[in-house]
Amino acid sequence: AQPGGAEPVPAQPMRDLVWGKLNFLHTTDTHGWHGGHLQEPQYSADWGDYVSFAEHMRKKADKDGVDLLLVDTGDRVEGNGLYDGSHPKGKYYYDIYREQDVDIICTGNHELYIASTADAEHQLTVPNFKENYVASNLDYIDPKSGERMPLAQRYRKFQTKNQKLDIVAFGFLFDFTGNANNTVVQPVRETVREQWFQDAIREEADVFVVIGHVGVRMPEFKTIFNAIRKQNPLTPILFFGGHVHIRDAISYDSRSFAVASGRYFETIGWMSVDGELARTALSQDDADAGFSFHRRYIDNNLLGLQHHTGLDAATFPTEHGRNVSAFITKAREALDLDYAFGCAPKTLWMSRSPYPGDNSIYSWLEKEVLPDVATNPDRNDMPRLVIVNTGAIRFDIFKGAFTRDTTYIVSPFLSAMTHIPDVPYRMARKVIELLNTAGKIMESAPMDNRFMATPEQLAIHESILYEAPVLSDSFLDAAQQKPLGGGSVVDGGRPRLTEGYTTRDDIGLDGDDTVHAPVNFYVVPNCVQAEVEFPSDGEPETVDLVFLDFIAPWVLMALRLLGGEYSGEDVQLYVEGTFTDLMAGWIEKNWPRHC
Ligand SMILES: Nc1ccn([C@@H]2O[C@H](COP(=O)(O)O)[C@@H](O)[C@H]2O)c(=O)n1
Repeated sequence: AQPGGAEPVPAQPMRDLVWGKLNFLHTTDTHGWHGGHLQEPQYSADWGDYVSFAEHMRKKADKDGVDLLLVDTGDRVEGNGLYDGSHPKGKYYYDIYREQDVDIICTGNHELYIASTADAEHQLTVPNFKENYVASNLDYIDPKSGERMPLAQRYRKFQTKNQKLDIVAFGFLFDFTGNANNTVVQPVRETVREQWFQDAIREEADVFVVIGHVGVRMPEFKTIFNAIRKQNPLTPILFFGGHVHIRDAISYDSRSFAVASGRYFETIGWMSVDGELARTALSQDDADAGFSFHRRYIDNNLLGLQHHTGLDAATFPTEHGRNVSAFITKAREALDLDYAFGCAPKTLWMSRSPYPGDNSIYSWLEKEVLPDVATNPDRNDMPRLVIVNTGAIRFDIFKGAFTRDTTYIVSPFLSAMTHIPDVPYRMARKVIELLNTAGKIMESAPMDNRFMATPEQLAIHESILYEAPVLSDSFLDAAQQKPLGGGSVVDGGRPRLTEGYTTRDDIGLDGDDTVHAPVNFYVVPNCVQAEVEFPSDGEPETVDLVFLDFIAPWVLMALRLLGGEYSGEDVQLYVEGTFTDLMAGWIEKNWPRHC
């Protein structure tokens, strides 16, 4: 864990890991949080702690004659000062990340939004994980020669260390279309028809492993599953997904299992499979070959990691892990990530508190920030509607210091505020409604309105509310739980639970390694809007329609549906600088400097 970070959480009821013959640790959507969550004790372990953890877990696997593989399913960048806070971005991150021995790794959409990020992936992460990086449906275009080539090998065939199991592994990205023009993402339904893929699924394999920056309930995984299963009726197929930022698990059939392991390095996913894995021992008669699958969502809590290894503060850190933690500390210092722009007077939530509401980060934006930062000296007396997509905000703001790090945590994107001047108000006022309707305003999938909201909102469609989100016996009843740290902290004879994930997936309620008190999740709209400089009575004839450049395609489409013939050429810059910088500037000006 990092100096200055929250102390890890003791005395939580824990569910142990169930080991099998083949075991996996999974990270996804870490978004640069490799220094851990400094303000949240239950997620404050860092990448160095994960290095130590994996070393101990590999040793245990070796001792027991089973196998352990590490996988990572992309979106490692954008969303934390450790990546975004340097020039060029990722100055330290690439060297920190490579210290973990990841066995199978693929790309997320965030590695591809900006051409220079994709270049860095090609020049740094792919060679760092040469034999392990898999890019089944992703090509890179060389900037000098213009040559188009697979970003990495299309698939990986290898044998596990201890049992010599033959693994055939793929690495996919969902059908993403927002990539910069130096990469090409092939739709998954086309990839599975490629000859190389058809040959790969005919390779001799004991287990197929499909890792992907794909939600486990997205159609892309189903397409891959169907293609492999058609050719291999008996072979276990294991899926590791991501992108939608939630903990989730689903079984596609009795020999396949899929796990998604959350977001922001809050979670280290665990999957194990037991049963007769050697293909030579399988026959059509074995209904399920005795396969059993387990999953756990391990909180990235240092004491929890120690618990799972049976070690303590003195014996847990390995030399390698310690060095990685120290390197992160140096990088954070060099980037001055703890520099405070101001002190947040209260916590502002994305989805834990209702919108609109006093504790909603979006209401704060609408009421306080947008009217102040969406200003253009040439048009300041013009009434304007200022629209921001809720996905532009990536994390809650906690009461206390708002630092350089927090800036990138809350809003890592380089989006700018643009506008279309003098839009008839009768048309402009209806845009927000169209952007927020659940359906699509265009038929094709890339224009799905919900892509303007956060990935979590994409996956969860209804608010999940608990009557008294404090203690619940149903969470305490789960099998195998044992208090961590001796369970000395009790409340009425029961452990006092910290708030956190209480995951319900297709397998049940016992996925989380730590028993938490549940937290509410409120659905929020795709976009929010501030009305600025409106006349005190009556309606304006025309307004400036101001919005983040990221949502320009949706805004233009909405206007078109309302009868307004606008195109990209009508969209002009409204304010210099990124939305992130404007927000940080507002905080510097309006919140007290020190807490
Ligand atoms: N310039 C951008 C880029 C992305 N977004 C939001 O992020 C969502 C994608 O997030 P993942 O972590 O799942 O890849 C996207 O749907 C947008 O909501 C943005 O606002 N601005």
